[in-house]
Amino acid sequence: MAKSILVINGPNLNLLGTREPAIYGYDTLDDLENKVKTVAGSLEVAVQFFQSNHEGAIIDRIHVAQKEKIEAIIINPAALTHTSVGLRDALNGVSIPFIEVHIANVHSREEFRHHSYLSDKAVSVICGMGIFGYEAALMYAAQHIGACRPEQ
Ligand SMILES: O=C(O)[C@@H]1C=C(O)[C@@H](O)[C@H](O)C1
Repeated sequence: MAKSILVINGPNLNLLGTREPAIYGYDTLDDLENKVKTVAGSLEVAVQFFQSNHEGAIIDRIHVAQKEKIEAIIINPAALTHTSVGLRDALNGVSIPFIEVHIANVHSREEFRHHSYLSDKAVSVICGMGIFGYEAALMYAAQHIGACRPEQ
């Protein structure tokens, strides 16, 4: 059975494509998910998606992931990156490795976006690569959980 990876997108990422496209691009959330699905197919991993504008819903989804035997999480916490101890505690509370992804380079933006409550616990942090960051994260996550051999 294919190893399963969960992709979580946080608040306002449902607006991708129209929300500040100069920063976040013109691809929609559907476009992003379709690109990730294509990569997943080549890696023989099963990928699930979840997007919510609500911190508690994301926390609940992480709890359920543990029961579902999800083997890795790729998360763009969006604004919750910079605010949420609860999200940090949820990720620390399950034994699922996670990769933190940001579409924009948060370190070149407002000061308040330079801090993440999650990064020190992440396997990897990818930012500033646009939606390619999700594809890179999926490839790395698949390797990390042994779903594919490390690139030669
Ligand atoms: O670049 C991103 O994907 C992140 C997305 C958001 O919505 C912001 O609140 C973060 O600060 C950055």
